[in-house]
Amino acid sequence: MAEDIIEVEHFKQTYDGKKFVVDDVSFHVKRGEIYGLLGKNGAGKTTTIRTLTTIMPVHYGKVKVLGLDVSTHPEKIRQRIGVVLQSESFDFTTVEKNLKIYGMLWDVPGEVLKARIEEVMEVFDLSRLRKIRALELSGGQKKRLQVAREFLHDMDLLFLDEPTVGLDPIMRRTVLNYIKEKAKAGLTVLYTTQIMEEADYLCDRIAIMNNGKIVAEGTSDFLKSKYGDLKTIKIHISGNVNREDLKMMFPEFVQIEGDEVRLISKNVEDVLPDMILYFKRSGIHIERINVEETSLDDVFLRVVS
Ligand SMILES: Nc1ncnc2c1ncn2[C@@H]1O[C@H](COP(=O)(O)OP(=O)(O)OP(=O)(O)O)[C@@H](O)[C@H]1O
Repeated sequence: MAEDIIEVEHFKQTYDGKKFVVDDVSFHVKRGEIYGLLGKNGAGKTTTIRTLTTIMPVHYGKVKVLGLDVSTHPEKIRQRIGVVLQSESFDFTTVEKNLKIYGMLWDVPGEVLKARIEEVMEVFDLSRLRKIRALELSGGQKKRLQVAREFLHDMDLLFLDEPTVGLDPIMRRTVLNYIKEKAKAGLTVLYTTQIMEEADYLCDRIAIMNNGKIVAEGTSDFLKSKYGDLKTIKIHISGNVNREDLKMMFPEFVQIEGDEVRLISKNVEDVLPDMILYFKRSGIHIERINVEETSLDDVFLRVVS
């Protein structure tokens, strides 16, 4: 059986010593796995990553990375991991020099570094930007450089905190495929994203966090089948709807987005007629109704709402 690269047991984290923003979280990640950490803003994903990457100390629970305790072996861990956080920092020099400096900081030998710089420039479409100063790049281009440079050095485990923010769909797919390729070769990846299709496409297993806790965990298929008897009802309406009313009358109600009211239910046949009646009585016109199979997006909405 593959070894555990990340072991987290009953881990809690706090910034102020009072409120636990990560609250009794346990999960394990095996070598070569791509593990997705999903959750709303403020769910505790980055705090978990900060701790696993030894930026924040552990006071509660067990946190081991690469078989090493993060409290006692932070240096050893840092030598074997790559980290792409949401914020970036670059030198004042060109794209190419930035990559060179980053590789040198990691002691990547000259010839190897040269070859890897060419590879990542090709993959991340940076070749034509090589002479541009990094600070003058667009947001998406900066992100590409930030992710690309992390692949210059050897590592066993890579942390990617929303690495595709600002990337166009083609580049996003390229980056995901590159990560998949590296994982096939043995790299373990801990990945956060707000884009459910991305997690669905990339991650071997997914944990959904809410208010500092893991509220669902498993493969995408497992999560979908767990909630598979559920259907998503999307009702497009014209007219003003009272959110609080809907919430009270229909526990299946999930959200209103623009003119779309979304519900998730096991009993579409029961809920739908009641809903139609409710809109009729409220003088709200129904434009159209769609009933769909559950997607990871729906699972997410269901478990965090
Ligand atoms: N430096 C900090 N000081 C105090 N509180 C913080 C700090 N950083 C985060 N928090 C709080 O901890 C909680 C978890 O934040 P965290 O950044 O881990 O969430 P997240 O899941 O990564 O969110 P996002 O998707 O927005 O990145 C939030 O309530 C946040 O306000």
